[in-house]
Parts: sequence; structure tokens; C-alpha cells
Amino acid sequence: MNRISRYPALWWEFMALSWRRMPGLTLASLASVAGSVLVVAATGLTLRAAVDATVRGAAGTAVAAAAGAALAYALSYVLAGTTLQLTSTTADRLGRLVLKPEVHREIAALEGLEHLERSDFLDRLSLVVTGTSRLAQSPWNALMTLAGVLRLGTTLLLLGTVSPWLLLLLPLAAGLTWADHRGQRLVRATDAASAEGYRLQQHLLELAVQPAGAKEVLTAGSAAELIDRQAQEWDRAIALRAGARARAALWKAGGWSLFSAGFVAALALVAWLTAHGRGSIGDLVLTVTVAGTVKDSLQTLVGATAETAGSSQVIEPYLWLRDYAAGVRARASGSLPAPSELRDGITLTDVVHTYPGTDRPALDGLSVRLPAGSVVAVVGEYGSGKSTLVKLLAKFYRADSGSILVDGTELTDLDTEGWRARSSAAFQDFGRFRTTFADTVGLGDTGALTDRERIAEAVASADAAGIVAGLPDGLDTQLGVELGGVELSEGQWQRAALARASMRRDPLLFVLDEPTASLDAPSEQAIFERYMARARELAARTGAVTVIVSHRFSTVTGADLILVLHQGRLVESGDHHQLTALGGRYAELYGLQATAYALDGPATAAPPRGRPPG
Ligand SMILES: Nc1ncnc2c1ncn2[C@@H]1O[C@H](COP(=O)(O)OP(=O)(O)OP(=O)(O)O)[C@@H](O)[C@H]1O
Repeated sequence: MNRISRYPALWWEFMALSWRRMPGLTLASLASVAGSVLVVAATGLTLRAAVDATVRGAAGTAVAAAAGAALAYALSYVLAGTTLQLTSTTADRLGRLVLKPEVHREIAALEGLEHLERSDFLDRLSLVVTGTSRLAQSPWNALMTLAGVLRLGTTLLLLGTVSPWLLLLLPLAAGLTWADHRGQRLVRATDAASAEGYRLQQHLLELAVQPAGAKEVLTAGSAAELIDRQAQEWDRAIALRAGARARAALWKAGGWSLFSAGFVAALALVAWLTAHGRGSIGDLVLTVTVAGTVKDSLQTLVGATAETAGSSQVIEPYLWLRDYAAGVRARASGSLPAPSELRDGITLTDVVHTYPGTDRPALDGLSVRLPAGSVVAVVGEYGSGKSTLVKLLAKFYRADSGSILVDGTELTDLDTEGWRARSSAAFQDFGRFRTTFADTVGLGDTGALTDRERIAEAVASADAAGIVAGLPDGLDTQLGVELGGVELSEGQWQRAALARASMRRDPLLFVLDEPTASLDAPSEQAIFERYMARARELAARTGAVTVIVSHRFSTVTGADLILVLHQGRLVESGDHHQLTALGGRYAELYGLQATAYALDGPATAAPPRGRPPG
């Protein structure tokens, strides 16, 4: 749906925001736009008055008018340069400093995760985030369009006062603008059409000179062939582009020739009128001054109109995101506080969840009770729905149907922030927070961000004390080379994420969704043992349910309850002994992994990763 009727209100909103945040700059920009309209008329009129007064011998008037003309002339030059600069600076600041953070804040405040996994949302978000300056520029474009109309109208009005025939300059200026535009379109179309060939030649060149490809190129002796092909592609692309530019120049020259002929004819007409006493020398001067600006005024107007129309490319996604966010906010969110401790546990009944844009449910009628204080392992093949279960428990998504009860209260009725404040989680696609190591961990519980003791405890839980000891400034080490800090290995980042997930002291839900996928099997085993101990501790303190998702069956044998998922359904559940005795899917997969482990050793015991993290 096109939201064009909402544009004026949006522009007004942006202008008001700009006024509130940057009154000085906004006022200067507005004054500059208004001034750029007025100076056109002022220059022509004062010049005419100065010349006519000179001819009449009215020296005082002539001097005053000449001074006015000089001022208007100077202003027109100043404004020509500053209007665009001022408006774009104002818009750019509004975009970068106000709109962009606001978009981020709005998105971060949205409940759930669904939007961040929807490509239609992400596509629009990236358009908006990279286009906030353009978004903020849109009301200025609209204003410039209006200013362009006024300036052109004034110009034509002035010319009309000399002779209505001078209005014919408008179609000639339109012809020139059209010819110029056509030439530019031709250049853009040719550039686009030859872009593939251009990229190909670049690729061929890189292939021949970059280390990765160069080894194979050298071995195969294909360098000469590649460079030949590159040269051919280059010649083809350049010939096309040069041809298009030559034709564009011809179009432009044609347009200019016609306009110049019209301009000369206009001057001749006014000279003739003046000679026959039907005009003044002032008219002649006014025509010389103003007629030349018809083309500029028209071209500026066309440009501003195109920019205004083009703004829809960022306004449309922006309004879409706002509507989407309003829709999410309007969905009733729970308000009940999370219980202080779990007594019964979490009970899922007939839970079905299908991701937007997919046909098959990721979870299909899941019913199970996760008893308070238990360690629950979720196993199953890739794509069997393990992470989806975890995401539903963490309230990242709402189930399409069925219910999830937390000690008898619907999870959806619980206040989301309150529930999250009582949850801890580490995920396979963990975040790499490029802060100090202390912050990367402390951000797991912002209330304890500066509590060194808590951070050290969390670091120890994740078996990450060795990493900290090896860092140049210990916990205060900045992470991330791009920030002048230290880069961690994949496994070290993962341990940092685990430590972050260990910051909360009294979670009711503790989720470990393949949090050790980047670690080798012995480290994983060691960490799981620690977390099993932590799970027992939490269970005693708050009745917390610990949910562990893992591909490595051997690491979860100590769980109280193992859920075996297959294509979104719960196919088996019980503890390790019950499931092995059952001789079903779990027993089979466990057996296969145990054999692989025995044959290949710990490092290769795990099946390959199905989905890369991130
Ligand atoms: N954001 C998403 N959008 C669409 N489909 C998704 C999304 N996330 C998961 N799915 C699909 O839902 C099904 C279950 O995925 P889920 O991530 O829960 O499985 P999993 O058992 O955790 O898999 P893995 O072991 O690979 O992590 C899969 O078919 C997957 O492709």
C-alpha cells in the first residue's frame, strides 16, 4: 500500500523535530530557502529600476536601486551555495543524531525476536538505517520543490511584464532540461548494462593477482588467458560507456543550442520593443538577468521534484516499520510479575509454532512438563525444533496455539521484561560484544555491570578465568582489533558469552542453546559439568529450570529429563537410562555418536554443524 497521503504529516513532524533539536540551523535553512526565492525577483526588479532611473536622470533612485541590485546579486550567489549546504547539514544531523538512534531504540524496545528473523523487516530496516539522512532530507526536498515552483513562477511573471512572448523561453528551457536528462539516463542505463562486464573484468584481474586465486592460476598457468579475457571485458565495457557519454553530450549540446537561440531571440525582441518605445532599457537588462535563470530554475525544480519523489524509497520502508512496530506494541503484552521462585515448573500443552513465511510448523503439538528444579536436555537432528522451543520459553516468539504455563500462569500473561529479568541464556549464535572484557560479561546483568566480584564469579562459571589471565589488562582489556583491542578466538568469544549468561544470580529459566559448539569436546564436557552443578544450585535457590540444547548426546546424559525432538514433534522423553532402555531414536543416535567418538576421538565426535552461527 502506498502511504503517500501520510507524507505531509511526516514532513511536518520531521520539521518540528528539527526545529526543537536545532532551532538555529533549522531557521537558517528555512531563511535560506525563502531567500533563494526572493532574490531572483529582487535582482531583476532592482536592476531594471536602477537602469530606468539612470536613463531618467534620477540619480538618487538609481544609486539606491543599484545598491539593492548589488545586494540581491551578492545574496543570490551566496544563497546558491549555502541553501543546499545548510539544508543538507540540517537534514544530515537530524538523520544521524536523532532519527537513526530513535529507529534503533524503537526496534530494540520491540517485544520478541520475530522481526529480527524476518527478511522483509530486515530489508526495510537496513534501507532506513542507511538512509536516515535521506529520510530527514525529504521535507527539505519537498520545500525546495515548492521554492522551485515559486522561483520559476516569479521569473515567468517578471518576463511576462516585459512581453508575453518571453514566456516561450519556458518550453525551450524544458527542452534543454529534457535533453540533459535524457543524456544522463542514457549514461546511467549504459553503466548499469555494462556493470556485469565491468565486475567480471575486475574479478578476473583480482583472480590473477590475489593470493587465494593466484596459487591456482600459477599452477595452471592460466594467468595470460585471464588477463586477455580481462582486457577484452574492459575494452567492451569502456567502449559502451564512452559511446553513451558522447551521445549524452550531443543531446545536451542540441538542447543548449535551441535554448541559446531562444535567448538571443528574446533579447532581440526586447531590443526591438525598446527601440520602438514599447519597452525600456531596464526591461532589456531585466530580460538579460532573468531569462538566463529560467533554465536553472526549471532544472532545480525538476531535480527537487525528482528528489522528493525518490524520497519515497526510504519513506515507504520507514512508515512500514513504524506501522509494524505499532502493531507489535498494540498486541496485548502480559503484565503479571514473574514468580519469585518456581514451585511446579513450566508446562507446555499442544504448542504449535510456525515461522512467518514457512509452511511447516517448527514445533508441532508439543506437550511436556519441565519440572521445577530440573535439568532438561533437548536433543534431536538439525532443524528438529530445539532452538524454537528455547525461543518460545524465552518469550522471543509467541506460540501460534497451545499454552505455556509457568507455575500455572500463562507465559504470555507475564510481563516480558520481568520474565526476561528472571531468565539467563547463552545461544549458539552468541554475540561478540566489543567492549572491555568486564563489560562483555557484566552486560548479562546491567544491575551488576560494575560489580567485579559478580563478574569474576561469572567468568569462573564459564571456565574463562584462564582467558582473562592471558589478556594484557585482564578484565579491563578492550576486545576487538577494529577498536584497538584484542581479538578473541571463536571459543574464547563463546566462553565470554557463557560468562555473560552466568551473571544473573536467581534466574527461573536458564537456557544453554548449544553454547559450546565452538569448543572442543573435552572443554565442552568440562563446561557442562560446571553448568550441571550451577543448575543444581539454581534449582535449590529458585526452583529454576535449566534447558540444555546439545548435539552431543554424551554431554547431557546427566540431565533429569531428555526430550528427543524430530521434525517439531516430541518423539521420546525420559532420562538417559529410560531412553537407552527404550531402544528407540535416542538409543540409536546415542549409539552412533558413541561409536564415532570411539573411532575418531573427541575432536570429531560431534556431527558437523547444520547452520553456521551468526
Ligand atoms: N527464523 C526462522 N524463520 C524461518 N524458519 C526458521 C527460523 N528459525 C528456524 N526455522 C526453521 O524451523 C525449523 C526448526 O528450527 P530450529 O532452529 O528450532 O531447529 P534446531 O533443532 O534448533 O536446529 P539446529 O540443530 O540446526 O540448531 C527448521 O526447519 C528451521 O529451518
